[in-house]
Amino acid sequence: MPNALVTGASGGIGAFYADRLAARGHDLVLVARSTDKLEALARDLRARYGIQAEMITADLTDPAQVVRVVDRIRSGTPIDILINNAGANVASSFAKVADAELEALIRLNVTAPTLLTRAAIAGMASRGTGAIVNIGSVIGLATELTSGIYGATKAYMLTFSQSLAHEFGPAGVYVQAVLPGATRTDIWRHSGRNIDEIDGLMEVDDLVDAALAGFDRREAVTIPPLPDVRQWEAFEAARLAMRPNFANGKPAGRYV
Ligand SMILES: NC(=O)C1=CN([C@@H]2O[C@H](COP(=O)(O)OP(=O)(O)OC[C@H]3O[C@@H](n4cnc5c(N)ncnc54)[C@H](OP(=O)(O)O)[C@@H]3O)[C@@H](O)[C@H]2O)C=CC1
Ligand SMILES: N[C@@H](C=O)C(=O)O
Repeated sequence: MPNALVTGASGGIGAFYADRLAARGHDLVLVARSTDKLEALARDLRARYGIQAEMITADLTDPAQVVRVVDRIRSGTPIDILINNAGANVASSFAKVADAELEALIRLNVTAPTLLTRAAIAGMASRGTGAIVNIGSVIGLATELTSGIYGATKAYMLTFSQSLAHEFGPAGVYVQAVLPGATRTDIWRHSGRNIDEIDGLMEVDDLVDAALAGFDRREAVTIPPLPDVRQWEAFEAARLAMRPNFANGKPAGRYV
């Protein structure tokens, strides 16, 4: 059974991914900062599902600690499924947030998943099988709904996934971008929001089960709260229809 590595496994969406993957019989590598929570989860999953669960305590905003996870991916039992889930938002507005906090957000939401993917995907491509799951957000498509760079980091998870799918799909690597809407986890408290004021909250088990339904269908992009998939398909079709028109040596008539 393939091994899976889940970042941000100590709570929220990542902990449910760990549970569901363990239920499917996958051995796991669980990554987050909270050793106590990872230990409790690993103990519980081993007992309930009879799987192997390793833990790596790592702060993914710290380049040296990301390297430890990269080293595990490159040198231990091969990782066949990588779930890039760890992520956060910031509490202050773009104008007020400290530079260091913005940089940490980019390291967690963008740089770490990029480096972990690079470490995992070469092996997957050489084995001709494997899966990368990148947790974005509907905010990546609706960046007006929040302040600052969170939406931009989540848009990256979508475009990064599309680019990887194009490059590594032919080598047998499946890449899925998952775009949750508002989901009942601690991310809201951590980013200074009152969860009781959020409309249309999805329960985290529903979110992960829907994301895994999309995974089983090998969807490139899974948007659990979107009722009519034709809206996403029309959006993608409009993007692809523009593509042939980008290769012009002269500016468009409206600029001359
Ligand atoms: N909940 C929502 O409404 C939505 C969430 N998302 C995305 O889903 C993903 C999971 O978020 P969610 O479960 O909601 O959030 P939670 O805050 O509930 O969980 C975040 C997880 O990431 C880990 N994490 C946070 N910071 C770091 C760090 N610096 N280094 C390593 N691990 C870290 C946390 O563990 P620890 O503290 O132990 O390190 C925890 O396991 C994120 O990428 C988020 O952007 C997308 C759309 C909606
Ligand atoms: N987690 C939310 C924002 O902070 C979202 O992505 O909807």
